[in-house]
Amino acid sequence: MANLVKYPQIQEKLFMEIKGVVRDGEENIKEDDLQQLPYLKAIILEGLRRHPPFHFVFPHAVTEDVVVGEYVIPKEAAIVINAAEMGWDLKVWEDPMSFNPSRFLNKEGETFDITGRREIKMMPFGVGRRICPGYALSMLHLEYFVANLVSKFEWKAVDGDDVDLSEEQEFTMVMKNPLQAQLSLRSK
Ligand code: HEM
Repeated sequence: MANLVKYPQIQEKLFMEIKGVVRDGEENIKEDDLQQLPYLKAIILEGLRRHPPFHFVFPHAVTEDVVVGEYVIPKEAAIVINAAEMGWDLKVWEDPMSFNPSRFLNKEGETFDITGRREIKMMPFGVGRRICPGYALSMLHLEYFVANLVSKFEWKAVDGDDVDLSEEQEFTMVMKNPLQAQLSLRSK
């Protein structure tokens, strides 16, 4: 939501997408409607890439020595993967520190595979056998809440506030300076 306040043009583009899908008189955006909102999904993915709630996945270990490229992973050593840095890798992502949801819209309409089964370019939920079992539920809730919050309210920065996206480590990463926004009800 902070990025949607910071970049009103992204919020407006999302609102237009929602308006094109939600039928007149429909009170809430429904789960079925979400399938028709690719820009919404792109915004959620870009949020998870740029600001993953967990910078590190849980420690993992191998049961026997394994060679990965030029590295030996010794048996039973605790390996902690910095998943956040993976999503900011200059070799993989263009201008990785900017918030640009359009990077997730591809011309073929293919959706990005968050589970990493095709390729691993970021891993906010981990990947493989120990992937977060709540990933699908989380994606659904994120899409559902953001869609409804933007469809009902216009979110604006408080006058003169540039929206500081600095992070701070608590149980998950959180905003160092919590978001302050002015909400106005959108006319029906
Ligand atoms: C945006 C929300 C969430 C994010 C970013 C997230 C992220 C993660 C990550 C990075 C891991 C570690 C994966 C690994 O070590 O390879 C994990 C594990 C786990 N998550 Fe989530 N999670 C989220 C929501 C949830 C929800 C809603 C649930 C439960 C309904 C959940 C349940 C779990 C459990 C049980 C594990 C441990 C899985 C295992 O070790 O086999 N998570 N999550």
